[in-house]
Amino acid sequence: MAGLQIRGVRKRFGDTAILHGIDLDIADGEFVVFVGPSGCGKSTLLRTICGLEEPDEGTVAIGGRDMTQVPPAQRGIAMVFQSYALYPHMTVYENMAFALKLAGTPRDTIRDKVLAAATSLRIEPLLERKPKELSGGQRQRVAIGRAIVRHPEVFLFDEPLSNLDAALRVQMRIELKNLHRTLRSTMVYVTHDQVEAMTLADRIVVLRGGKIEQVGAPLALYNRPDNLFVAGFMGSPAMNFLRGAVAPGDDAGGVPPADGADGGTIALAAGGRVTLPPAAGLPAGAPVTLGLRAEHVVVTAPRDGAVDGTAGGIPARVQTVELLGDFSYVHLQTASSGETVVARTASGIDWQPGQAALVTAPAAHWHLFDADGNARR
Ligand SMILES: Nc1ncnc2c1ncn2[C@@H]1O[C@H](COP(=O)(O)OP(=O)(O)OP(=O)(O)O)[C@@H](O)[C@H]1O
Repeated sequence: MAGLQIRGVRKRFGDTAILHGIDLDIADGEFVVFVGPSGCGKSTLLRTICGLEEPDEGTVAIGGRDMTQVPPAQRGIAMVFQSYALYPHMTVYENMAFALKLAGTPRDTIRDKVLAAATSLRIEPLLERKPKELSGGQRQRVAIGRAIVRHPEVFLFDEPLSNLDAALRVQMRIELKNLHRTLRSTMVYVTHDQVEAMTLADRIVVLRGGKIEQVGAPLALYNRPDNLFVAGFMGSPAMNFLRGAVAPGDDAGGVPPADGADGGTIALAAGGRVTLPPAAGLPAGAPVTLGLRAEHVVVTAPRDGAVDGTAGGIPARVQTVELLGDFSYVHLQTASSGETVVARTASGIDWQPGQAALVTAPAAHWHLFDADGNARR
């Protein structure tokens, strides 16, 4: 059993504080993915877990045992890097067998373990080849196989698929998911790829500037981000944001849905109003930001082609249309505030750059953030 408990981990490089006190529990067998902007400390945190970096403060426990001072090789973990880090002069078999050999494992046991891992990764035909004779995807399989044979309780992955082309990434992503299901080991994974994070993770940890912004199941983060940063970071394209203020009174009129909901009305800088369910608890005049995912934006043509009316939606103009096959992204600019809105539509062929449009969305899909950027629900 090997869950992870990270407590108060701080790390500086020179004068620069990189990790600002990380507290995180990862359950045994859980698949946790770290995401965040470049330089936010994802790899440093991963390297601290595996012991390649020593924290200035705080502790890392694995399987309930404090490992903060234990060398990497004795932590019961295996790390798979973006660069594969295979030994070029050894065959695939020798690369996979190396750690077991060092540990004095009997030759027959090594053979059984290497063959079992090679079978599960479908690389048995490659066992006698050298790394330079392999494709990127095959090398990455060998790197993963080398980790598997050690039967680690925890796998750490640092952007393992980022050197692969798009098709191979998809294939390896599915294989990693299957591997996790089979091995049931704890896995911690760093990536820049939103789709990898969403599809692989039991829970995603969003880091920013060496601090945890939010931890949660992928869809929980996507549907209920705690703040503007997480809302803007999770999802591609990024969530649309529109500035506004709480309107005095409850004189909703203008932007639908006003679907009977009795609640706070937000006057948008872009024109129009949005009536949200109650309980946001903000006073009249309070500045807010409204968030809306591209798939929830409804774009309609104004009846008279004008963009100055406030009834029926936020007046906007189409800027660009990206036709992506079965759907399109329509990029719009609001007429009065100049804010941008991206809409995902089933077919973008109806829209042309320069065309007037009205933007609306059902009340339930608007996200409300206060002036501090915190979600108000
Ligand atoms: N050994 C080191 N010495 C000095 N600074 C370092 C060292 N390792 C990392 N850093 C700095 O620490 C910060 C965090 O780096 P880290 O690699 O953890 O970020 P990251 O979130 O993984 O970034 P990326 O997504 O770009 O890989 C960066 O500013 C980086 O330059």
